[in-house]
Amino acid sequence: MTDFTPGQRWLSESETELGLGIIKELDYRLVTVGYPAVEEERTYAINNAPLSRVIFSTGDTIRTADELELVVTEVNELNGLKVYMAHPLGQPEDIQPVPETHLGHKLRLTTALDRLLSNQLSSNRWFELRVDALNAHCQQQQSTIKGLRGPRIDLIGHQLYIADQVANRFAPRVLLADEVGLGKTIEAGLILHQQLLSGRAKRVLVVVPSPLVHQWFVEMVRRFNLHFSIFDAERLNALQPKTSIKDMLAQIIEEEKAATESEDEDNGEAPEQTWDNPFLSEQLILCSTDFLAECDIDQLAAADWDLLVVDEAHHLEWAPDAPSDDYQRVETIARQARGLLLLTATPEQLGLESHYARLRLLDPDRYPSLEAFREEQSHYQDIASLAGKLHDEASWSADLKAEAARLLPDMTISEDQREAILAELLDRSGPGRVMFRNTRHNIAGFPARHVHGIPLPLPEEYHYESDEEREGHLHPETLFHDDRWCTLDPRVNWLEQFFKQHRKEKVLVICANRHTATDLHAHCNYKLGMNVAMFHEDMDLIERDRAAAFFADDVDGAQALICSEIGSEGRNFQFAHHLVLLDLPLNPDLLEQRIGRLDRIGQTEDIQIHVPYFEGHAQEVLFRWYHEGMDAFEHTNPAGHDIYLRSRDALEPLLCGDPEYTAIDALVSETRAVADELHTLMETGRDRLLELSSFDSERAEQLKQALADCDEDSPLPFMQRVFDRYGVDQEDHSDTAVILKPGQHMRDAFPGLPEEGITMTDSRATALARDDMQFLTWEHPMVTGSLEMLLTEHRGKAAVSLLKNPKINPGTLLIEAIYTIDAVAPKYLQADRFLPTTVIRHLLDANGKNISQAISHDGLSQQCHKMDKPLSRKIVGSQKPLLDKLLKADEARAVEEARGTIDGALEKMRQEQGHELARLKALQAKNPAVRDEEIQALEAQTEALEKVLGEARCQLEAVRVIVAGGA
Ligand SMILES: Nc1ncnc2c1ncn2[C@@H]1O[C@H](COP(=O)(O)OP(=O)(O)OP(=O)(O)O)[C@@H](O)[C@H]1O
Repeated sequence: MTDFTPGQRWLSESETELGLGIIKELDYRLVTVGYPAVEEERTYAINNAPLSRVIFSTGDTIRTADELELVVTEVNELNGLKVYMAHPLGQPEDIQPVPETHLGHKLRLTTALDRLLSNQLSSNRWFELRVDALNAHCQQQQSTIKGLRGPRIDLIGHQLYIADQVANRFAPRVLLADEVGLGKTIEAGLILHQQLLSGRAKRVLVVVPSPLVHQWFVEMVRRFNLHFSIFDAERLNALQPKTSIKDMLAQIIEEEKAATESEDEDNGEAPEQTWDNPFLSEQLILCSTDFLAECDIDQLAAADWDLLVVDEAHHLEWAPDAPSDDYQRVETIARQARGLLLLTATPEQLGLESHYARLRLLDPDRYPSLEAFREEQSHYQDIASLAGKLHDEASWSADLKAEAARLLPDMTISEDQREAILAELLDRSGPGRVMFRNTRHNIAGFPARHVHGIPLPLPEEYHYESDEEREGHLHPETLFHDDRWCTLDPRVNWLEQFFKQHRKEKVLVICANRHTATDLHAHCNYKLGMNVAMFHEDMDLIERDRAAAFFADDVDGAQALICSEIGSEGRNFQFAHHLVLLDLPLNPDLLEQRIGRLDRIGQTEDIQIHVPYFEGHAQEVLFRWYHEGMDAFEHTNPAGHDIYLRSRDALEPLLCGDPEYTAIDALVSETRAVADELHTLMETGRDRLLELSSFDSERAEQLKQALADCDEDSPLPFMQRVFDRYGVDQEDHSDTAVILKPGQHMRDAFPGLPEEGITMTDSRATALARDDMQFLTWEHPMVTGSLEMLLTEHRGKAAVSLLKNPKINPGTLLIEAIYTIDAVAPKYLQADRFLPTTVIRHLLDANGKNISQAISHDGLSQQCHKMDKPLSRKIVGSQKPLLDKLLKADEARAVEEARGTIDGALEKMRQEQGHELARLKALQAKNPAVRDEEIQALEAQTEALEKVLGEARCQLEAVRVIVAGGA
């Protein structure tokens, strides 16, 4: 364990831009470091804090907080803190003590010139690698698709579009509501990846239903290289301070004493509460909704979250005077978290109230009351239908223009303004900014779904008294107390035959009840000797994941997985094409969830849905109601919940008694009429507006193209040179993959390289097909880590090399000087949007003339060769005054040149931020979905950018002295 002492100065290894940190607080697990240069604090777990101790040595130049530059002559220590004895340059008699707490906050690492003149030379290869790393870093910063390149995903337009729309928002608060299986988890992952990579977010909490914890964890690592820590009661307990009985008693006595004293004083002030927050120990935390019920929710909410993500958010039940406990817990965190992503495939189907409840979580100020929301909803219809017509109709009628002019009195209404008008309408509608919903209707390419109803006779044993409850009618097997029903139920016999006929195919079987699933599983496995797995709520998470993996295994795995309802949510079973619904749920959304296990992105074949049911029975009523009434099996049905509400009174009586066929026919045709009406209404209503704001095919195509182009620009050639330099062993795996292992001579750990080695591919197609390989992109942590490592160390800053070119006279001196312009700024400001690290290259002749236009860095590098160290040192030693003079004069020129770039960046920033601010303010006047905090954040950001860009510096990053030596 590292010894920290408050007041010591440390540098963040992964965020050197924070400047010199100072230890502020310590307990036995956590260390808090302040970074005064950027006014930030970080708390790290002591045993793996990414920090390096900064200690200066005799002869180093230090800079104090009041900007004095002093030369260190002696280093002492007092109570764990360094005290430097130092004097101003050229005044050795004026020695003064400088405790490390008084050091300046911006760290100036040793410059390339210092290294050159003090003969601390690297080889020519290190210099070239450093320059290439600088150029690569610069290119990454300038990328317009930052955060989208690294994830191991197929390039799917609607997902990229949503990520792109949300990426530049400050602390986004949105509802991701794509239909089941269209990739909401992937969209959330893309947004997280972008926000984390750009530094807009650092601390993320993801809350998902328990059965999905493992799947989310794996998906985040596998696709996004995001390593979440799973928090459960056990882990939390391990993190709590361990108090001995003696300490505990002492604490009780202390508290008792304090309480008595405060009663005596009764000054009305609450005693100050101090507690350790274990949720600060990790930056990325994943937990289940159940865990929220067990933990201290206020403590969790107070853990400074940049983003809260809640999956399957439709479970958060809410009514105006009776919000559920789950809802209130999420609300407590959502109020304090800066950003919020809610994921649900069924945003409105559960009714307007529940939709309102979710929007209210996103922005309580914007959605203060249900009544106001209902009122507002009615107006959206007008805007939505208008947007649809303006979008679809090539030429606009006078009536249409008049209608548009009424809603947009401040705009000129003509077809050549189509895009601007549509954009304005989308901006003004509430849902467009806070909600994204893509449906199979507006995204092509999904396989078809086919339903097969299998009518079966109702066995004698299932004839109950007519006053039996509905549950008993729909699931007659549940009235048995053991598994005898399996031998008499014709659905089971049918299933046995079905398994036999489809022996080579995977089959997912879903039923409502856990007992039905376990009986059926035991029957199939032990009595019929079939290879069948089981999945239900009484199995623990590991057992469930094991069962899902056993089902997924296509060599030795199970032919079928029999699930209770719990298997119908969130899981990925698209490798199967057959779905057997042993019974049907009464909730259309649940039916869609069940089908959604197979009808997902990645499904390669048509989906066959098999529904065995009893003739003339409640089960037939439900089957026909779903199939003939609302076509819910073969097509996604966005109006399902409303249809249910409107046909409930006719449906429910038929589920209890022995239904007459005439009554079933009447129910079916009534339901069809309601479904048609609701679909027409939805088609012309708000759905259209949402569709337009959720997907723009042109922009999506641009993003796909840009990413496909990036895939061509592989980091592998650069990385191979890095591997060589750092001693990483490489071995070809295949055309598109390499195997990497720590080499024998490697001194330090290499970023992202495990002891046992790793296989990496730079081909997206291979990465998608082979989970066991890492996808090597410029955003992979191994690449970003290598760039960071190369750029923070000294190697390659100064080199001497031999130029072999017969046309150049031996002895000719050239100096290649590489400068960078950089703004030291906290990452979240994204100062690099305006001033990305910019490289300036000068090539000087012996007179100091810049001849960089005459020969490129790459061209020159081809002719530059290794020069041995003693000769290099001799050359530098003999030319020191000249080199010093030429480089100092040149640095002044570079600083002057940089001024233009910095001024340009400032101008660009003012224009863009000013434009965005004006847009947001204008938008807020029309659309209250724009939050005040967004505007305030933008103003604060502009002010901070003004400061950091104004202080941007140009400095010599690498220098190569080149001496011609003939051919
Ligand atoms: N761009 C993509 N590339 C590769 N696979 C993808 C992509 N998008 C989605 N998938 C796969 O499709 C499946 C569905 O995606 P995801 O789980 O994100 O959907 P969802 O909308 O969250 O589903 P549900 O509504 O069931 O929760 C998953 O197996 C996911 O890995």
